[in-house]
Amino acid sequence: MNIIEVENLSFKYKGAGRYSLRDITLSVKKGEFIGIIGGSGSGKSTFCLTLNGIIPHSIQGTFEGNVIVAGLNTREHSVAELSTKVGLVFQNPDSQIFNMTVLEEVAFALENLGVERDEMWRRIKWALKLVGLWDKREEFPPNLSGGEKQRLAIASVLVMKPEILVLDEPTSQLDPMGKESVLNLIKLLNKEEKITILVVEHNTEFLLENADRVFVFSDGKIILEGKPENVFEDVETLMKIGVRIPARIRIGYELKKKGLLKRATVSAKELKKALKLPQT
Ligand SMILES: Nc1ncnc2c1ncn2[C@@H]1O[C@H](COP(=O)(O)OP(=O)(O)OP(=O)(O)O)[C@@H](O)[C@H]1O
Repeated sequence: MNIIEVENLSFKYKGAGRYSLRDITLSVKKGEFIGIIGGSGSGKSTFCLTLNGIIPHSIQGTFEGNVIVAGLNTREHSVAELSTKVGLVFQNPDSQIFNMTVLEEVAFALENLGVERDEMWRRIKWALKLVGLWDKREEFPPNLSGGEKQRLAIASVLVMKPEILVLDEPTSQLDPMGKESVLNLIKLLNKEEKITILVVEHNTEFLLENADRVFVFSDGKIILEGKPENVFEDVETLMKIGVRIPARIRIGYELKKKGLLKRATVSAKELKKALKLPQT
């Protein structure tokens, strides 16, 4: 079953000279893990904003085509309603945190939703335990580490019980440990909680290992799409648009150019064989 259907989507910000999204058509199956990559200014963030209706409801411009999430056409439903289906997480957790304690922060998201008290508690406990912050529930959010703040921002959208989570560069402002904790959480949410994930992420190694499919944006269009091992095989196109090539693929690509490998995207084992390194 397709949980996201995008049909001929184009968008131009009000006053902008050119379209930021140009004729995008795609679908995502329930439970899929999608990685989104592309050069700077290629439309990745704009695309994310169309998935819970911020575009076209809160940001003005010329909107063409249709975005249908969990059966709802975003044109016909409010951002509040769509937020119970699609949770959106941005790169800077500080911009999403306003309350005095971790617990209040997560509860805040539910306050206007009319969820009954027992259910509210169940959801808060579930979300905070899942992101590993239950023991820090009385903390003042600004005192948390970067990774903890981002996990709190994720918990604040999880309490809405979204079927889809869209994360726009969620690790770009975190230190290595914070990055790892957030990436591990994203994997867990997909594998254990069966949440459909779309993540804009520069860590292409992570996407190569974990994504079911990758969408590559360039100049408002999707120019490549498919399984990571097929998308990353097109090293030259990706380099041209400024995408970081995973280290293993960079080596594979050099060996392929020398005729030592048929594909750049081979396993670490095949790579060692081609380099005549011992298999450990
Ligand atoms: N509010 C806005 N008003 C006008 N143009 C905008 C606005 N936001 C983004 N754009 C333009 O839309 C295009 C796509 O931007 P977008 O932020 O979606 O790209 P991106 O791939 O997410 O880039 P980055 O990786 O640098 O965040 C760019 O040309 C950008 O200048």
